[in-house]
Amino acid sequence: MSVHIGASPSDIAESILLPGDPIRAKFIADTFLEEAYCYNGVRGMLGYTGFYKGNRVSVQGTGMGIPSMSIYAHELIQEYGVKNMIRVGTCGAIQKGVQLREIVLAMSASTNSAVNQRRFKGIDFAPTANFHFLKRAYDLSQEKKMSVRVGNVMTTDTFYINDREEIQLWADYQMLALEMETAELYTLATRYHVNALSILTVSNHVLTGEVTMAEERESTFTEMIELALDVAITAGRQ
Ligand SMILES: O=P(O)(O)O[C@H]1O[C@H](CO)[C@@H](O)[C@H]1O
Ligand SMILES: O=c1cc[nH]c(=O)[nH]1
Repeated sequence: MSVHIGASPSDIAESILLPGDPIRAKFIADTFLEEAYCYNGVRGMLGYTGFYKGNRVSVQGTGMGIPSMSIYAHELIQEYGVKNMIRVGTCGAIQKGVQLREIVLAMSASTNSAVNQRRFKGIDFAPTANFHFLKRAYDLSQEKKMSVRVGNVMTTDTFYINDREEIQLWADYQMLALEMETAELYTLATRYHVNALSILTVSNHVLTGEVTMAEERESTFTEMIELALDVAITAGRQ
């Protein structure tokens, strides 16, 4: 067991889905995995392992924000040997053309967090997705005729941002959406030579104030999660 995950080393698969919300981890395990069992309940941050299309896969809640993602990503990689990490999250669109319920494949993640400024002693690191995962996710999304956007997202330290000019600046530089974990996931995956991708569902539009209701998000979540699971189980075959 690690400090925040109460599992034995063999409990967690090499490929893992990472929703922010632990209840989404339970939903994924209950809905998509066979023979799933819960390996973690520490702090209510649920984690499960089961089988998807005959392949062993885990799903672990990571909480909200960079510090929480950082803890879970560190422990999963360094203490449990996880190799393939796919975040399945929600995001708020900041481009007029990006619609509610669309799926965003995060090619890269900018951030207003000071974490990387400190880590890199003032140099601006560019956190990016694993190319093979991104390509596989994009190719599969096209086969499945899904509506996806591929591009840069903004990993913010705060959910509530009052400065509209700041959001407009990010939009001017073609960032697609706001979320709160991807920059850290990509940075740690790069540091420890593992693979990572964030797949995000647009849950709200920051510019127009439109929001999706929990029930209507379920069908898009299903598309996003099946895409993530299909990428996860082909991870070793790139
Ligand atoms: O839906 P999740 O995966 O939690 O992701 C988004 O939702 C949370 C904010 O509501 C933040 O964690 C943000 O990144
Ligand atoms: O971080 C997030 C996630 C969803 N929607 C937002 O506006 N921000």
